[in-house]
Amino acid sequence: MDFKQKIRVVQDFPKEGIRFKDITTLMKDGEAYKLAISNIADLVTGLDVDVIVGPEARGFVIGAPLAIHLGKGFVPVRKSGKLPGEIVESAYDLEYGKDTLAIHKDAIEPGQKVLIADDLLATGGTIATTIDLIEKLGGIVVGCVFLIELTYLDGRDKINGDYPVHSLVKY
Ligand SMILES: O=P(O)(O)OC[C@H]1O[C@H](OP(=O)(O)OP(=O)(O)O)[C@H](O)[C@@H]1O
Ligand SMILES: Nc1ncnc2[nH]cnc12
Repeated sequence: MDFKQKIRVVQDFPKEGIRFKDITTLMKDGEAYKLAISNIADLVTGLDVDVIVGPEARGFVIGAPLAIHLGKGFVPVRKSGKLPGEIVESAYDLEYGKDTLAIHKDAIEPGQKVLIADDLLATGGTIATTIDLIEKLGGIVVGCVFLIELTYLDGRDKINGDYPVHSLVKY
């Protein structure tokens, strides 16, 4: 399937100069959504994973179905002020702004092998912060997987580990 045909590109959203990759047009098509999750799962075949972590909000719509597909648990990384338990948090920059991400302190056991899933890799701020939070808890990142990668923003350069980084659709 040509997933690019299913992803709507919106010029100048949410700011001038940004070409926003809107995945709602892919997700509303059940066949395309299911195939995207299955193809993302194929990208991480053979990886030894205990748990999937996904950052709010679009990381949930990729990470949670991927976790079910792989028979693994799912841990949310959320924006500031959303998680009710004890947290660790970290501020970061992204393509069109700034934000703070948090994770429950008891969400990951030291030594657990973590696969991070998100809809999109742009500047890499979100993924770098998510990696930082997981590592603060003693988790071991074993891979990162994205539906979309904006290769021209070089987000991969912010990922320093020697684990695999995969994306299904590249712009
Ligand atoms: O590589 P980066 O430059 O960090 O950008 C990528 C992130 O930006 C988007 O999330 P956003 O923060 O817009 O939040 P949302 O998922 O709640 O829409 C997207 O879902 C990624 O998580
Ligand atoms: N260009 C873009 N489209 C959709 N989500 C994004 N997150 C960061 N940059 C983005």
